[in-house]
Amino acid sequence: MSTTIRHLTRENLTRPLVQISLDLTNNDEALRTAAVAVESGVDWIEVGTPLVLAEGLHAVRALRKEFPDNPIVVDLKTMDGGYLEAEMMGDAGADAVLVMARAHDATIEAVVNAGERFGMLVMGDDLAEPDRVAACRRLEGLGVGMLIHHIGYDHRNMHPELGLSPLSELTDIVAATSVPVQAVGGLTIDEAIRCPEAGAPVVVFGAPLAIDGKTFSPASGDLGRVLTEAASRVHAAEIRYPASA
Ligand SMILES: O=C([C@H](O)CO)[C@H](O)[C@H](O)COP(=O)(O)O
Repeated sequence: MSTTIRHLTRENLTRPLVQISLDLTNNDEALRTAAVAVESGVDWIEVGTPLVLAEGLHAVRALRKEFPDNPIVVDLKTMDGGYLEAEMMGDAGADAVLVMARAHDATIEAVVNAGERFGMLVMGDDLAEPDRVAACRRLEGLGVGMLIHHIGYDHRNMHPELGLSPLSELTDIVAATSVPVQAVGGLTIDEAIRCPEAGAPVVVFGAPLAIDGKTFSPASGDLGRVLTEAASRVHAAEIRYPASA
């Protein structure tokens, strides 16, 4: 069984970690990508939303079986019926689940309860919130154990003129809260590596897996080399927290 991440805090998260987001649509590709990633030093495996939709609990169970020592995060983007969704993922072997800040307080509390019951970290996602700092404070107040500052795929792609990046408001959110924070949404590997020094120690490599303007997949053959270099750069990075707000 993987090391529990249920009680992660800024204090006990003493070195940066790498999470790979498997935003894929079938288990074969997910397992192949995860194998390369884990071999390259990636710490956490995320079952991305497309993978949850395509393969559901089978993806969680398959990854759990193949990678017993790596924490598995399931990006459910829960908006309602929170307890049952989280319970199903916990039963399948998930170590962390995601609930949206846009959900009702009752849903966030239900997921937090399920997290306690099934030993999972609950991550709260601020996607599409107009006031990200307030949303993250509220999520923390409702008991989530980690915050995700997330610029959505559609928002970024429909409005490239806005130059949206999760790095821009990151330090404000870190300063306003006390649980660990993660920055997600369109970051290249080069950008993601800068997260620990902005106070976000669990770095997400999303899709595309891009570095120096080039994207990689298991089929490209270079994925392992790129991830090994990127993971070692993250592991060597310094975590710096801004002064509290
Ligand atoms: O959560 C995600 C997004 O909403 C699509 O489901 C992605 O996993 C996350 O954004 C990471 O991928 P990138 O945005 O490509 O960095």
